[in-house]
Amino acid sequence: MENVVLKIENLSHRYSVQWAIKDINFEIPGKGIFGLLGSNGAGKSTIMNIMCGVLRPTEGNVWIKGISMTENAVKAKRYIGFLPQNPPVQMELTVNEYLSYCAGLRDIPRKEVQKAVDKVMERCAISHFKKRVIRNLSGGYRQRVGIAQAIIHNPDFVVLDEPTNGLDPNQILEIRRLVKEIAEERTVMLSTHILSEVQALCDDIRMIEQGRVVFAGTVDEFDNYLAPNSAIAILMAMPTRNELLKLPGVIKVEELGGPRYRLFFDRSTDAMEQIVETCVNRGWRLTEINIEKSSLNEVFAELSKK
Ligand SMILES: Nc1ncnc2c1ncn2[C@@H]1O[C@H](COP(=O)(O)OP(=O)(O)OP(=O)(O)O)[C@@H](O)[C@H]1O
Repeated sequence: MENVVLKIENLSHRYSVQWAIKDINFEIPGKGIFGLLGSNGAGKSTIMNIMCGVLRPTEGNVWIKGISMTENAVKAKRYIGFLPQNPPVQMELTVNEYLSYCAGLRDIPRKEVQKAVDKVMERCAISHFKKRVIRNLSGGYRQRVGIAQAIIHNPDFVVLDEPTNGLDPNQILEIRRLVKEIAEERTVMLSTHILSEVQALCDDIRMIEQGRVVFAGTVDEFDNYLAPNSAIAILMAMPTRNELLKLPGVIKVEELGGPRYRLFFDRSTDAMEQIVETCVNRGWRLTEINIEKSSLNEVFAELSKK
């Protein structure tokens, strides 16, 4: 089990009466970027706070590289770096002072602190701001400092709770690039409610809704989760809308101009084959038909209803 970076078993938590998360189970076997996806209030931060030993679960257990977070938190935490949703930066300290303080908290021997700080500042491209007070940094650079404190002790596993939240588009791209670089050397888990973030960064996803896992798999599997339910057809004979509505399984027709039509069909049937066959039989001169894939947003919306 030491090779398994993270194992979560039967994890449940309630802050008061209602369960915030219920019976969560999953494992992260090795390197890569893992996404914890879910809408606001789904339970992502609760899971991450428990994983990182900031919150004690009501039920269940978490192991980091085989070490139980509930029984041996100090040892388990050595393998983890955590950027919580509100980065724990000290606004009045300079970047160098703050990271030196974090290095101390992480038990880095005093004479090695400056070397570790210099290395992590270089890694996160903040060396030129080492003497700048954190309050005077932009949101993107403050986030870099937050990421720097999470990796200063060179952990195997880095947990980032909504790392691009509140950043402008350029800062988002820069932080994503940094996250990718960090993941070259270690396992990264990040939470987000932004689908494009998952697509841009993650290899594997767990989607949480109302405290439960509603999807586990790769981004491609997520993308293919819903069977297609529309196709664009080019019918040179230009049949009428009413004629097309009589096609087997077709429930809606959009006329896109000239011979182009969007046909919506019932997901539960294998309507496509029958549509093609009928179009050909009726002599509508079907020259092209392309199935439209469901967008990630549709998948997200569908899974959120689960
Ligand atoms: N300290 C707390 N006390 C009481 N309830 C809480 C507390 N923290 C979170 N909750 C509740 O637990 C549920 C899960 O919240 P959590 O913050 O884990 O979700 P999230 O997916 O991280 O959402 P967001 O993206 O909005 O941060 C929500 O219903 C939330 O209101």
